Amino acid sequence: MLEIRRVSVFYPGGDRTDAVEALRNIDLDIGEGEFVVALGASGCGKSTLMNLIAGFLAPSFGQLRLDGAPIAGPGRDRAVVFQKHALMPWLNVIDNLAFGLKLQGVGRAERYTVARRFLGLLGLEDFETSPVYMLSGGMQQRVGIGRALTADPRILLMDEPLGALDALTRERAQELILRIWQSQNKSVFLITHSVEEALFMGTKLIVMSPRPGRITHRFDLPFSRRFLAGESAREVKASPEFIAMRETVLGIIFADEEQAA
Ligand SMILES: Nc1ncnc2c1ncn2[C@@H]1O[C@H](COP(=O)(O)OP(=O)(O)OP(=O)(O)O)[C@@H](O)[C@H]1O
Repeated sequence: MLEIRRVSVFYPGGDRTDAVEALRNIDLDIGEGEFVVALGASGCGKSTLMNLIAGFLAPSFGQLRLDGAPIAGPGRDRAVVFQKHALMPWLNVIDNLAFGLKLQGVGRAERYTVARRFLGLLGLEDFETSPVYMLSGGMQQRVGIGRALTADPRILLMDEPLGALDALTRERAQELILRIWQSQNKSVFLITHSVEEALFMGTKLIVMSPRPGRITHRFDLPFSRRFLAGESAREVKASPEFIAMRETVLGIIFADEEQAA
């Protein structure tokens, strides 16, 4: 579905600095219904890669194609969720969920019908008319994810969406995102700094290294499917396979950070 071929990105340097090679020779496929997670030391180009997929940025070299067509800019087929959700604090939950549809010119009745479908999925059915500034951070982030989904994108792009949440809320939100992913059959590209989150959520993991940003390791992951098949999140995360994989990936990332230090 999404094909990234030999993509490099250079950011122009200042008067006294050379251009920054933010990404070098990236090849990546994101298939239908796949959950791809990017992990790596700070500055390895994760956000640059996401901005390319979103169409906010054009590659210096190489190509990105979605269903065979070159990505030429942002589009409704790709929705982005940031850590700092861009909600309208004065609007209530249902109006925030329906906001993107309003911008697209969808009529009031239809946008509320679509938005209500997501309330239950997000566990927000009792908060339809609550202003979002009154909700907890975790609930606000759920509204942000719901708003991205109402536009029915092919790919959901998430840059550290759970980074600001406390540990328990974050675990609950991981589970919720996996359930949404399963029920909506979306493709997902997620950036995180948490190795545990990456392993738990992805079907495919890419580990990136800085200077220049590149993909150094790729893993296929079974853990989210085990969770969705009925194992508890704790059972999955405490299993020997999970712990072994966590140590492998941590080893790779620590080696990168030591090299950088
Ligand atoms: N607009 C820009 N102009 C110049 N250099 C940039 C720009 N944006 C990013 N960079 C540089 O490109 C490299 C990759 O940055 P990017 O933000 O994509 O990495 P990241 O992996 O997302 O980092 P982090 O985990 O800290 O968010 C870094 O060296 C960064 O300093």
